Amino acid sequence: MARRVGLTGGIASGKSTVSARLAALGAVVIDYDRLARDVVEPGSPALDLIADRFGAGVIAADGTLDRPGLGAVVFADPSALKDLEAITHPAIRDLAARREADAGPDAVVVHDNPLLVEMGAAAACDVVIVVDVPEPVQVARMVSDRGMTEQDARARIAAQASREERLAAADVVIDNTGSLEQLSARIDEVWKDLVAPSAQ
Ligand SMILES: CC(C)(COP(=O)(O)OP(=O)(O)OC[C@H]1O[C@@H](n2cnc3c(N)ncnc32)[C@H](O)[C@@H]1O)[C@@H](O)C(=O)NCCC(=O)NCCS
Ligand SMILES: Nc1ncnc2c1ncn2[C@@H]1O[C@H](COP(=O)(O)OP(=O)(O)OP(=O)(O)O)[C@@H](O)[C@H]1O
Repeated sequence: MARRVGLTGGIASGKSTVSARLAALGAVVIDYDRLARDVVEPGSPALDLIADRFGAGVIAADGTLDRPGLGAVVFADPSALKDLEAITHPAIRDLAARREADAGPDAVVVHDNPLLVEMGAAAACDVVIVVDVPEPVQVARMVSDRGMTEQDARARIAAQASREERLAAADVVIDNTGSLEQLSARIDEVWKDLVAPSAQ
């Protein structure tokens, strides 16, 4: 059976940077933010349910989801976010299971999921990797690299598990407060252990 690796971390902690390097090293990466986009493509049942729950105003003129518009609603209102998750998460889970099955028995499959802990998926992983940075670093990267306001950045952080909750689920912690070069070297080290687990 494929080795199932959960990769998580708070928003802007560096998960995508880590998963891109793991993919280059040979992992099959399942990107949950990508799946969350795939399940709301025009014509999907999830998009219809979102329009029913949040109104036609969250559908753009070209029929796609108005992501910034819906984000502004759900990250300001925990019950709205719960409703959105109740629509999208079952479809995301199904798609992830299919992608994992497609990967084949010898693959190292990395579930790159910002909500691994929140979705209760950590226990089903062989290894859980947490990319860890303190909150001020998350905020600084969201503001400087993505042009978010500090308020929006903090709202997203507040919608996620705490740093402590994530660290409690970790088998491996990747500290990403250093340089990109240091991060890359640390990922190479983690990868060696993933492909030779008996050496851990
Ligand atoms: C609200 C939406 C439309 C906003 O879209 P937007 O393009 O602005 O953000 P994007 O999807 O690229 O997510 C960026 C980051 O926001 C954070 N985030 C996204 N969804 C959630 C959530 N439900 N709870 C907490 N944080 C979240 C994650 O850190 C993610 O990496 C979108 O995030 C969404 O549909 N979320 C619900 C689906 C979901 O839970 N996705 C997360 C992976 S399972
Ligand atoms: N060690 C680092 N030093 C400086 N910048 C970094 C470092 N690691 C990542 N970054 C930058 O921080 C930003 C967030 O990284 P990345 O997109 O990998 O995070 P993420 O956890 O995948 O975010 P999200 O939760 O939104 O998907 C990116 O612009 C990335 O280039």
